[in-house]
Amino acid sequence: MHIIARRAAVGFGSPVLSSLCTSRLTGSRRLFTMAELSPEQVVFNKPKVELHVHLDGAIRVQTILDVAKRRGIRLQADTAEAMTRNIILEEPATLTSFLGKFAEYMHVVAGDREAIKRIAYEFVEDKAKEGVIYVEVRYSPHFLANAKVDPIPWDQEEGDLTPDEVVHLVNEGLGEGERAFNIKARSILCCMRHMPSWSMDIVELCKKYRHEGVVAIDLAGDESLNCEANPEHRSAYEEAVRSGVHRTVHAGEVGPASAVKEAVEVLKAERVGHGYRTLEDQALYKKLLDQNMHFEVCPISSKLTGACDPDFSKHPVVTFRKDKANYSLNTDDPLIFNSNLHLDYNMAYKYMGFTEEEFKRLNIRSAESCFLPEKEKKELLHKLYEAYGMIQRTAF
Ligand SMILES: O=c1[nH]cnc2c1ncn2[C@H]1C[C@H](O)[C@@H](CO)O1
Repeated sequence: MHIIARRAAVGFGSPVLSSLCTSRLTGSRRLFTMAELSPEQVVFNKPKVELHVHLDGAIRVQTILDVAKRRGIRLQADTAEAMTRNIILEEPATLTSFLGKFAEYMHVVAGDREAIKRIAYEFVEDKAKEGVIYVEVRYSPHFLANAKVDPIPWDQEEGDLTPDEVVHLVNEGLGEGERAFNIKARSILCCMRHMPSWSMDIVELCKKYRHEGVVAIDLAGDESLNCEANPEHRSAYEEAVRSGVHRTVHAGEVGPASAVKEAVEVLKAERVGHGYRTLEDQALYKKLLDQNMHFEVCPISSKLTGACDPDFSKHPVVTFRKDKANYSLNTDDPLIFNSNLHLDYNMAYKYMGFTEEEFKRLNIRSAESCFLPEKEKKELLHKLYEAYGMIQRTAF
């Protein structure tokens, strides 16, 4: 049996089926940890590329519980189900309230070397189970550190784990995961909108670790509070351009189209994280279509953060698809949305009329837009063409 098919069969043969994805969409209160789908609900069981997923939004609930126990950290919830209930968003909320969810658990893993390496390793395993063959995972090294970070996040005591060492540990965990699960994983380091003083560190870490798996810089955080890039973010992105570090920016998720314009024109973003509100400025949208700009679309995320209309048939990706735009489908923060990549594809299939052909096309666009060096990108594309039964260089 093909390896991807075999993994899916193992991962989705569970008697606990259909889970929260169904409950969230139908209104039922049934709750399971980490949504799983039955084989019939897996609508694109072929190799996939994922470009927008946060490591700290993709931790296993059980890992949080295990680490808390080992470290003697008391949690309000001590079972996976109770912890899941505390962490996940079940109904559409706001980006600000969604971001508040990280405080439920980040103090458990931050500052802990073993935990950080473990979450990176397990992340790769989870992606392999979803049929992802190439993933770019992002995180803020400062949010996982407890030394050389000001302020020290999550009310931690000062320790000796620096952002620099966090990157090293994540690289190790991802590397071990790659070897164990036979997929490719690279990382993107996030500047945070509300912490401009961290941004120069980020670009320097991108440069330092560019040959150990770090492929790009990102700007994440609450665009609804602050959608114009601070001069320190701008300096970091200027340095990224100067030193050849790839760039993506969260923009137009809840912020206006002008934030997307700034991301592309000032910060020189090569891809846009979300970018839904680009559609509010048709001239900008047309320009970005002409430039073949890549939009990192996260369907379930955009519903639960309140970024988009909860009616998926009105989702901006429906327009992106009609216009043959360059975009990917991504999970964003599967822990908090209690989702997985199959579920995002399922929503696109079920509520937006996506077809197998479109899933293939968007994955090829994703591979073309990834931040791998050209040679590795070609190899990735070749794998997809083969898996999709396509002759190489087929034009879409
Ligand atoms: O969807 C998002 N929009 C903006 N910021 C986000 C989103 N998901 C996660 N983040 C933030 C919270 C994480 O701690 C941080 C780094 O991964 O990025």
